[in-house]
Amino acid sequence: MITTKDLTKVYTSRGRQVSALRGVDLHVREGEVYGVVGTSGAGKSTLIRCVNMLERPTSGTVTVDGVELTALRGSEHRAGRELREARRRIGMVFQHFNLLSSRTVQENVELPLEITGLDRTGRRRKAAELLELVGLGGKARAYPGQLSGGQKQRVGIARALAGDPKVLLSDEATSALDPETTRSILELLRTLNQELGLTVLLITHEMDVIKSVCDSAALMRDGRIVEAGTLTDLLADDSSQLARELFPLGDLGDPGAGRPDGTVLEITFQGDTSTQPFISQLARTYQVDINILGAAVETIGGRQVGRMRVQLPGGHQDNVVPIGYLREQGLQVDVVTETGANTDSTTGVVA
Ligand SMILES: Nc1ncnc2c1ncn2[C@@H]1O[C@H](COP(=O)(O)OP(=O)(O)OP(=O)(O)O)[C@@H](O)[C@H]1O
Repeated sequence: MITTKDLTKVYTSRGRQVSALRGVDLHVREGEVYGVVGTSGAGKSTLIRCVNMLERPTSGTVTVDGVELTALRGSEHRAGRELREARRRIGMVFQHFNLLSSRTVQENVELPLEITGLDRTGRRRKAAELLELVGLGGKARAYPGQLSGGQKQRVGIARALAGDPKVLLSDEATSALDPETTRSILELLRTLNQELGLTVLLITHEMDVIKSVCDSAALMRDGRIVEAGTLTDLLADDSSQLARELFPLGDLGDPGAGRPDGTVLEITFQGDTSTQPFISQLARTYQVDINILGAAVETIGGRQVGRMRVQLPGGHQDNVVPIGYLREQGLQVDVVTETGANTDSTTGVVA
């Protein structure tokens, strides 16, 4: 639904050039919620602004719903007719809502419809429908100044939906909100994604946002995407930095704890595997004593994901068969340490 190819953006500021994007390839599938995360200055805002051409990329292409926006005429300041039409199919919500304070809630939502030339009755009807959809049916006549932050963002979302977009871009939409309101706005985005089939691309600096609402995620650093994939695939990849941040290993305690001689395993389970009693099965099948060093279970992207750190007696060679058994059950197993053995590996050594 959204594809960027080798996207670059160079800003010139006071005679100095800043490369905000250095060849970004992004692929967001239809109907998914895709989060881009990264530290301040990584290029997230620039990327999302290039996707709807609020910012014209220096080079590369942007394609949204089969239309290559970068091939359409227009500058940053004045888009051509085709680009304006394509943009109408892309809604955008902003961190600071960007509402007009002198207009009522309803008039704010009607604004994009005025621009399309829809008549007054049509505008009223559409705005009322949208306000109902975002849970603000009773606030049509209020002014933005009379609303809470969460309510303002709901108005921003209703306005973004006025053009019946297929894609919604969210630029740190929850960063100015408290945790409770953030949760309710993320739930609304998820509902709109599911009920309207809306594809959502959001940028955030909060891992919790990715965890609670996204199907896929990308990590940006210094103008590049350094990692991307579905949350399920990322969590199954032991080298994934995003997975480590989504589900920090530190939570599981010290891998050096436990018996002095033994093999410490880190077992990741998600989806169906999370309901299997694999530890007791392993103990029964191989008659081994299993020492549980730590465990955590979380819901990430609507799926249950768990990690457990366990210790088996003996070195790695003694445990090849039990480890193979666990992997056959669909579990991801990383050998963290072999205490008392020659190997001193502290990284996820996968045999
Ligand atoms: N209009 C501009 N003119 C000059 N440099 C800019 C401009 N906009 C962004 N930059 C620079 O481009 C780089 C990327 O900025 P960008 O705002 O895209 O990052 P970000 O990841 O969204 O950061 P934040 O989370 O702080 O918003 C930064 O070095 C920033 O200073």
